[in-house]
Amino acid sequence: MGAHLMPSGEVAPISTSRGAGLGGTPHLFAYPNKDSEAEVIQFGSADTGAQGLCAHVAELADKAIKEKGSFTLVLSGGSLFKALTPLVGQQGVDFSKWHVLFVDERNVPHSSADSNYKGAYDTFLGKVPIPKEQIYAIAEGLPVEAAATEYAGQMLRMDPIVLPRNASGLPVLDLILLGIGPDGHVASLFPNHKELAVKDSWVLSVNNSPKPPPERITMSLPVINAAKAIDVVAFGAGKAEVVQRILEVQSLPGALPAQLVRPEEGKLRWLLDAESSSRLSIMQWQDSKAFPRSS
Ligand SMILES: O=C1O[C@H](COP(=O)(O)O)[C@@H](O)[C@H](O)[C@H]1O
Repeated sequence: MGAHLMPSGEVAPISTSRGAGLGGTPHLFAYPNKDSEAEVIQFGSADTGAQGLCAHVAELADKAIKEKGSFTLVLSGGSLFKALTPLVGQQGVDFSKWHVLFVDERNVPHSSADSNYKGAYDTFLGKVPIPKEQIYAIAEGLPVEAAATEYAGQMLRMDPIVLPRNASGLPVLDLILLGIGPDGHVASLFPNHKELAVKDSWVLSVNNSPKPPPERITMSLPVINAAKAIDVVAFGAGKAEVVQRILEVQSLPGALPAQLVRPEEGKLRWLLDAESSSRLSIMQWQDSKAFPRSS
């Protein structure tokens, strides 16, 4: 592993403006065809990663609230929620201005253990003072196609100052937090599934998810890539193989949904810990023109 990885539990000093304030060690990653780049930030452990993630969320929230009076945060499901717990009790965060959406959701009741809303509520949303009407949950009890249309309707009805549109008419969300599955899926966009190619809808229905439950809704790739900022969050040994496949094994570029996350105008960051980055050869990125440098 590269020398830049800090020992477990330690937060590395930041030596450039990149990643400043987050802790962790920032590296610049350029995709091989050089059409975009990402900042990859390595943390010593999942705990310091969670602290860094929450510091970043709070920083972007503050910036958005100063600029437009509100902050739109978009959540994934699964293991991400645990990493958001440091936000609970965080001082100096104006949660009253936050609007929280879900990049994907399972078509199940809110009380179901499979519900991303429930996972987020139990770990974080229910413990911070975000007004209930500013949490945009999936409607319960609808056929999945109708649930997707209804969710797009919720987004369309949002105040355009809170959720502005870009020149293509797409919503510009302030920050999307994406988890990744072991197959490289993000949101509920799965490898080789037709939803990956959809360009004309904001929210799609999925009725054959390879990961249960089968019925889901998901934001489309164009909506994801229109965001101002995207943090891909992958902590733990279980993510090491897929992280390496996405960032370094480029034999089939674009084959994995996570490789198609390339914000048009926004900033892309990968937040990794010692375990999830353990298969990366980051030192080689510094030596290679394709992978320009780290700080
Ligand atoms: O099904 C889903 O899986 C991914 C990854 O979840 P994880 O528990 O392996 O971290 C998640 O990002 C997505 O939102 C979710 O619905």
